[in-house]
Amino acid sequence: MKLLILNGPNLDMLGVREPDIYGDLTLAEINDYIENTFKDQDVTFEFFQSNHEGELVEKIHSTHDSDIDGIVYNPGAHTHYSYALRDAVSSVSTPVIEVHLSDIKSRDEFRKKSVIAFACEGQISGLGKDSYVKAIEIFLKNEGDVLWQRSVKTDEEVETLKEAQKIADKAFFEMFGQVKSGMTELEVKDILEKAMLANGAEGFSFPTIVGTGPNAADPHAIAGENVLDSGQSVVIDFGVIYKGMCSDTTRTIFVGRPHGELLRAWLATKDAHETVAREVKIGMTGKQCHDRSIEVIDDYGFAGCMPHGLGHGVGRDIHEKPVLSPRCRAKLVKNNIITIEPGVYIQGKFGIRLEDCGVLTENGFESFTSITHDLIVID
Ligand SMILES: O=C1C[C@@](O)(C(=O)O)C[C@@H](O)[C@@H]1O
Repeated sequence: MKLLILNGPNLDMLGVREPDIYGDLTLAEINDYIENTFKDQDVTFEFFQSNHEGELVEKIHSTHDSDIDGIVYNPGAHTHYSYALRDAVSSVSTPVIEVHLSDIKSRDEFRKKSVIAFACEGQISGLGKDSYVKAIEIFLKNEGDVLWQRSVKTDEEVETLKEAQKIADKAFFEMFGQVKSGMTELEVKDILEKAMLANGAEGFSFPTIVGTGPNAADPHAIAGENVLDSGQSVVIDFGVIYKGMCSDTTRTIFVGRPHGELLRAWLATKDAHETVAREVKIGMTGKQCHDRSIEVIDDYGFAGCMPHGLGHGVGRDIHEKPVLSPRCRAKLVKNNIITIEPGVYIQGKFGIRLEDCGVLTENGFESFTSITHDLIVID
């Protein structure tokens, strides 16, 4: 295992800097202590310190798809305000444990909050140089498996998400009864969002996506004045927030029965979805799940037509770990809540996506939604 020991601003001043709080060892001495403590174990270290936010962002990015298995990160004062570093941590699949020499919870008011903790697997604070040691031990004990505490949901969270999904399902059925060819994407979005709120949503997990025709070829399509027209697919990606948890669903509806390439793309998407939903199990990596969906889509002749990852974790945040993408080497565990959302997108023509959100149990993937996987066609 290879770990990056990453230190942020002013930690190069350890030894000199407020020794009553941070101790009298220099950073080089702490790094030696780490090396010595683990010299007989199967772990190597890279050490990096910077006083510059951008350099730290880039260092974190560089661990993505690299030989680094984890980061032990003391962000220094960035802990309390740097959303850029929090986003950097969220951007990579590398698991990160945040550490602090001092106990930040018992110090100044502004130090009590970490904006970075949210994106990390855990936080260890107040053990001096042993905060680093403890974090490394956690990595070693888990042997590279998912440490992602937040990605493992409690049974209560699973139940809440099922309730959230019921609201989303009801809203979809209500919307479906009203959608017709000739409406604009914005009109469809409006009907769906009103139905979500009427059924108990506290808000939306993300801006609802409604994309028709060529606009649907953008996985993040923004609803506009495009009109639903015969022969088109309409991608509708939506989610409710309920008791603080986010649901996430996508259905593609068709204006008139699809034919030719559009029908083939639909069959490829459905097959990719159902293959992974059937085969995914505890212990598979996010990459394996993603690759399996790509295999199926390629077999239908749509190689290169899915520009995004297969799915992601969902919970209090709409994008949580684990990420079902080529960069996720971590293994899935029981009570991960994940989305499976393959799609086929042909630029200038159409897009298709089929997404369910569900929980990973000992018996495999249990989808939360009751919305059909069959063709949904409107006139
Ligand atoms: O620079 C640091 C060091 C620190 O991260 C620690 O290790 O205790 C705590 C931070 O509040 C402070 O800004």
